[in-house]
Amino acid sequence: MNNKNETMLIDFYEFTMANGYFNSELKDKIVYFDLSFRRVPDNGGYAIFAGLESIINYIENIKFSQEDLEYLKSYNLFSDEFINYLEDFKFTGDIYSVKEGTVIFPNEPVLTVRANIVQAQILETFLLLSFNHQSLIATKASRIKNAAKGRTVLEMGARRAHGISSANSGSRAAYIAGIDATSNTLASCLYGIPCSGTMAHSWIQMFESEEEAFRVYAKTYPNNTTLLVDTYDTLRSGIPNAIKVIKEELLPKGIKDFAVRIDSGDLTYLSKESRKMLDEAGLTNCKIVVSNALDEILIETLLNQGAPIDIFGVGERLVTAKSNPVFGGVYKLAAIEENEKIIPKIKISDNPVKITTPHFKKLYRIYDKETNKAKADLITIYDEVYDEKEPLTIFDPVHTWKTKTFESYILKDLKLPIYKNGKLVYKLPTIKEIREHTKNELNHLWDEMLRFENPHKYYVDLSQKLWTTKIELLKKMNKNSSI
Ligand SMILES: Nc1ncnc2c1ncn2[C@@H]1O[C@H](COP(=O)(O)OP(=O)(O)OP(=O)(O)O)[C@@H](O)[C@H]1O
Ligand SMILES: O=P(O)(O)OC[C@H]1O[C@H](OP(=O)(O)OP(=O)(O)O)[C@H](O)[C@@H]1O
Ligand SMILES: O=C(O)c1cccnc1
Repeated sequence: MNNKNETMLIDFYEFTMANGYFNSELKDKIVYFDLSFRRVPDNGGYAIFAGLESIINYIENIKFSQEDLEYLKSYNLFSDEFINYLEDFKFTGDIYSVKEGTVIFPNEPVLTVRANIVQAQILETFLLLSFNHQSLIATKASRIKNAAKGRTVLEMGARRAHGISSANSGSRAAYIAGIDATSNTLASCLYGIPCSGTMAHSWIQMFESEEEAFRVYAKTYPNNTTLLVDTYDTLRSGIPNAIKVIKEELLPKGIKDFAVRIDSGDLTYLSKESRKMLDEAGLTNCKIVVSNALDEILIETLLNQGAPIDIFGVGERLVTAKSNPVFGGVYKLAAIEENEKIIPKIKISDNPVKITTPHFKKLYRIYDKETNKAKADLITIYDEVYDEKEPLTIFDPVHTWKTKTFESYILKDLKLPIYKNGKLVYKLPTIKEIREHTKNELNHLWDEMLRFENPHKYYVDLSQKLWTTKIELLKKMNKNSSI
């Protein structure tokens, strides 16, 4: 089982449903499924879309092996024809998606699959798992990077990640969102993320003295010296020894780039005192790295306390998204095709947030032409046409009397074609391009949306035509269910 590819990472009910459709007249029915999420983690103001590259890799490499097929057969649930179909399975549908690194909001169709029902169902699990995990980590990482206010942030979470793929794709998602480097060498070599690191307490413990440990390290890696100063006593031993070794081993070589790392205790107090001692010793360019179960709230707190920190090392709370470890992405049927017409479908729920928005839809972002800031998102039916020269009025889908009119705006269609008739038509961006895209996306947001406490609410509205379709379908379903 060790070298198994990921094709079978599919919830079993997808197979039972797919087999059921395959053996019925619904076999070739074309459907539309939307990927969306319901709530921004940590009550934040925005989320970052990630996971598209993994989704594409999965689709490109889907291959049910003979072993997989035998395994499925052993359940005696699936027809031979269905098993034969899986043997030659190939995705033949269309996919539209926002780019990786795009800022997204709840209830938007960020990715849409148009395919026959069998294929659309088979993709569900992997799409959701990639989207949910990677968007969760990218969103958390973006908050952490924002809290650091331009300072460097290193991701060091591999050892506490929830498994191998979470460590790797977590490092990638964090980098996309703006984290500067990872300690995970595999993620670095897989994805081209800068790799970085300091030293562990064990290095210090291995030598007769802390000073000797520092000295050997500085001699071995003169151009990459970060000394861990909290093994015995940060201010009485760690910092004085670091000053001595830096002065004796690095300054004579003309080296100006070095740092100390503090990994325990009151990081504000210790960084302030360390800064004073380093400056008094003339080492004003010595950077201070801190780590120890940090997250965006602690980083903000430390900086608000005036802690003179240059670099943050962040592990467990980032890779596990500890404060809110569920993204809540869903994959919902939005329409079917009948006689080449698109028929919208809705899912009703007692919980209003779980009522879906029907139809094959487009997702637009409205930018203010003067400020270049994103003002609202507009979800429309796929064939609605807008003229940016005409004023655009949007309204709150719940409190419909609340309207807003834009006179001078730019409308951007956020979803691109990724697959057309099963063919990949999208050129995958490099990880650096994705990271740049995320940075650019955040520049379009108002600062008020980035704050952690009660961030400004961003509007995601429905076009008049889509809103009417939704309400009519709701009324129809209500009427039908009360008969
Ligand atoms: N000035 C500060 N303000 C707010 N939180 C801080 C401050 N200094 C440190 N912290 C955080 O408080 C927590 C301290 O955790 P804890 O008491 O377990 O660590 P410690 O005892 O200092 O170190 P160790 O990891 O060796 O146990 C960490 O999450 C740390 O980042
Ligand atoms: O706290 P995180 O955000 O996950 O950052 C990574 C932590 O990993 C290392 O600790 P280690 O595994 O050696 O254990 P420690 O907590 O006892 O230092 C490092 O010294 C950091 O403390
Ligand atoms: O390089 C480091 O300092 C590091 C790496 C992993 C975990 N903690 C620290």
